[in-house]
Amino acid sequence: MEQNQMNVFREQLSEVNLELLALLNKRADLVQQIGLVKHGMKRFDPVREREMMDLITSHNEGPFTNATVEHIFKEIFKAGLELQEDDHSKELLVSRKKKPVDTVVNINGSNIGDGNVHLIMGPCSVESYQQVSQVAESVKSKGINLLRGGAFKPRTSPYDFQGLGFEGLQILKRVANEHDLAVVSEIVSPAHIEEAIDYVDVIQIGARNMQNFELLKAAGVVDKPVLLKRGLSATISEFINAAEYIISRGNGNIILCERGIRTYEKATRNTLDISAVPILKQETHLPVLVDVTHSTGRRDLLLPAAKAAIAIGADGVMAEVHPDPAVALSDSAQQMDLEMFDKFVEGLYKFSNASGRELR
Ligand SMILES: C=C(O[C@@H]1C=C(C(=O)O)C=C[C@H]1O)C(=O)O
Repeated sequence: MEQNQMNVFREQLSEVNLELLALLNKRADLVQQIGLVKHGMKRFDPVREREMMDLITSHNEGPFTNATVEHIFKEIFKAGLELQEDDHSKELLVSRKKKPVDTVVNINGSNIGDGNVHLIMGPCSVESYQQVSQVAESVKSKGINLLRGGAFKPRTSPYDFQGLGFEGLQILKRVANEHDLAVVSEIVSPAHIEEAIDYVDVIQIGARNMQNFELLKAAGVVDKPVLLKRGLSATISEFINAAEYIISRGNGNIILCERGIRTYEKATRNTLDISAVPILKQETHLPVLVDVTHSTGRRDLLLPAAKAAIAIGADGVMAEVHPDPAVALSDSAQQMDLEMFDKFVEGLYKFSNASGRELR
């Protein structure tokens, strides 16, 4: 008899569960509608949540206490807000939901995002014609087409080498022309973008400028690929939104670059957030590179980190090479010399081929 009674209650409970489910989803539909109307407005509205909560608790007749009811509804509000955030992220122009096919960025014939592994190599800073030329020769001899080099250097200390500026860009262009290479170089000021596009094939926006919104907007209105590096302490969502600034102005030729994030770990310069690569590739349609030099800050880790990048699906790897790192004007501890560079590319070549991807 008692067993029968329990079964009856349980059946009723199951029905109530389904009613609750239907009501929760009815609520979710309404929350989504509100989310659509909220376009451009802040989605989290604590005042509205407080009003709803007060109305709910004022009608509470138990047996649940107000504290329990508040706890349950807070979770429901939270889930509603997440739904709105989720819908919003799908609306982003960089999002995979908006454009399911991969964006392939063409840099003078090198197609970043085409499934092969592309290397961007060169010195940290442009120091002289000789120095860049020596590296460029080695880069080209390996069939690599993309040369990096810093002319504008945002350094932590104002007393450190700040780069050669436009003179550095001129050196890069001259060397690139001589060796048929494409130039990737960082630009730090919106005012320099127009002039710099005559010298560079890719505008790099560095980690320290990832949220320099005026620079992002300026890079968004020119017809030049942009390599956007993740900020030192930027979340993946902030990184994606930084790319959205560029694409929202019209320039969709964006390459994302994971370069390590700041954590408590001191064994490496930064912590390479390797899982950011597949997340960025799932969430966006943009190609993703890994900068193994700045993420690790250690020569001995460049090859293993680059292999990890390839294994996890990165579209390319960026690393620094200097003819004589010991006397480099910046980042001397982490740049490869030319001999090490040979071994690095050799190692990557084998690894890449074994995983069925061509190294370019
Ligand atoms: C639904 C809204 O958006 C958000 C989600 C809420 C919810 O799920 O209850 C409440 C307030 C906002 O934080 C709204 O503003 O009304």
